[in-house]
Amino acid sequence: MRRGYTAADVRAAERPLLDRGLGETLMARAAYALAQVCLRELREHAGGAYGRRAVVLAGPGNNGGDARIAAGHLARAGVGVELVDALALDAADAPALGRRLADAELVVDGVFGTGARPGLPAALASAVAHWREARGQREPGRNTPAADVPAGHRRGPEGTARRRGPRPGTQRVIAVDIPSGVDGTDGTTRSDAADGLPEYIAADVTVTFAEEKAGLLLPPGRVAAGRVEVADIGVEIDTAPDVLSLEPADLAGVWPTPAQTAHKYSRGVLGLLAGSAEYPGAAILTATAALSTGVGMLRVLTAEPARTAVLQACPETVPGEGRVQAWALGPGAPEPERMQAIMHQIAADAAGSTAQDGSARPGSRVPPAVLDAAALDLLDGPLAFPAVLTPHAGELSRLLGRLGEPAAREEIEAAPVRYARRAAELTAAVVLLKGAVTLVAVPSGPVFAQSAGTPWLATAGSGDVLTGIIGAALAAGFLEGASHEDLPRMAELAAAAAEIHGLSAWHHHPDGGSPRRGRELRQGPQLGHEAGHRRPGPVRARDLAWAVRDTLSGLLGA
Ligand SMILES: NC(=O)C1=CN([C@@H]2O[C@H](COP(=O)(O)OP(=O)(O)OC[C@H]3O[C@@H](n4cnc5c(N)ncnc54)[C@H](O)[C@@H]3O)[C@@H](O)[C@H]2O)[C@@H](O)CC1
Repeated sequence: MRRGYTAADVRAAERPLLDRGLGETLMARAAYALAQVCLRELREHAGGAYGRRAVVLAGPGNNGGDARIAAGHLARAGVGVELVDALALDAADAPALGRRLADAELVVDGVFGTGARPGLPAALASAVAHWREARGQREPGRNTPAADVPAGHRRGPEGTARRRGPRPGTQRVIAVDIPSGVDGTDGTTRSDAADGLPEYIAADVTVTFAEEKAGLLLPPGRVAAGRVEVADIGVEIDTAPDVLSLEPADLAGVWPTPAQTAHKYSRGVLGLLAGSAEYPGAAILTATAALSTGVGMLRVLTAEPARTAVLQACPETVPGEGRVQAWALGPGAPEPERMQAIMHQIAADAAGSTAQDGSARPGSRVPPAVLDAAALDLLDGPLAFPAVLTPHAGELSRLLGRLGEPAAREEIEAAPVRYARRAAELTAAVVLLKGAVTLVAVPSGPVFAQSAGTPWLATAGSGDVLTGIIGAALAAGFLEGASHEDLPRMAELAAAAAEIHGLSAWHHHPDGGSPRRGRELRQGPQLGHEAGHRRPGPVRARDLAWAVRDTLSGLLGA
């Protein structure tokens, strides 16, 4: 499990040590750890440290202090170090610095740390644009989508052909504590200039101190940070983390598995209302995913003709009503009246479990629900029963509008964690906001941030699969029903489902190859700007729904 702390909590933990006059000691420890990682990266990627070139970008605060001291360690190890005062940079210096950055085997980003506002000053951003462009020409496809480079900064290939630089793929960018331009607490960034210049410096490795900062787990900071290494500098944080990320190795400990004596009813029955005459496929995908996840029984309440389509694709399903331990409602535009009726019934049952004085009566619980797509459009206030909502940014925008706090899709994409949390408060539900990094928020408590996915997952039907996985997990995880007190556990299961969904895209083998198992699967994919060449190919939602079974088997050690 990765745990991310707010910048304020990290500062509060450092405060007693600073009051004891240990500030310089902490910085010396941070700088030493940083230098060790830099030297190791040079050895591994540039064949050694002696005689290699490093550009150290240092800012005005303590983050710059770490970088300056580390620069001394590097120089003593024989690295040719250029120390750049990053905020003294003039716009006219940007092209030349961009070239020197591209020519270095190592770039250390010590401009801003946790004390900074997000975004980069314009002159520095311009130098980063020149650097990205030169590096992109040398290593096509790496780091720099061409669109990231503003037109005024494009140059012909002749210039780079004359320059000496590191061999393609050998340059390493190491961020100090957090990539500059990224907010340490919420992972957001901000463009200081309106001309499309880079907003942050993307790293291969981030060396962070004491504990991970929440912004390293949240988008876009999570992608900007590359691999994160935590250096122990003797600071203990005893507050609760603000952000959690389940890793593949955590999933076996989180996922509900059947008891030795279980039978199909005691394994969890999921009630599914999904699909319509227009969208029968959504019901098939959700059903397939729930079955691949290992649900004890799947009851399908969908009307004809989608019902027959599901039964033909998934002969294990049981048509019609009956007792269930969880509900999955909404994919593929099923009848709104039927969804409303089910939700009213769950709400009435949940209200029945509350005593006259408003206190909850122990022991009377209701089946939790996952509400997706069309079911989300029926919500306009706090839910009276425990539920997981699974919007993407557009659906969340519509939902927030109905809840009286409108936010445009773009606003949500720029600050996703803020809006996911707010929606969870307003709906009294778990809100799983889909994206490259999927966020799972509860009305109060830490947010989960999961990123096992790949851009190939952004395909029609992929969300239906996720709903099926979550529904099956809720059914197996809440055999005795759930109440609002269970929202944190429901969030944990939803986060685990998102991770399994993402891993299934990386590990599916539609052509019949053997699925990955054990350690290889539990290690999970690497995320970062260098991961591009390791992405899996196109993902088809149907294959994904099937692949969940192999992913889970591998993770659970079957
Ligand atoms: N406090 C401690 O005990 C330790 C802190 N350490 C380092 O200190 C960092 C935090 O240091 P600071 O609090 O000095 O903050 P930073 O070094 O992150 O940045 C603050 C400085 O940058 C300027 N600034 C902020 N945003 C800007 C922007 N967008 N454009 C232009 N200027 C901007 C501020 O005016 C200030 O001078 C950590 O990230 C870590 O690297 C480490 O040395 C370990 C010990």
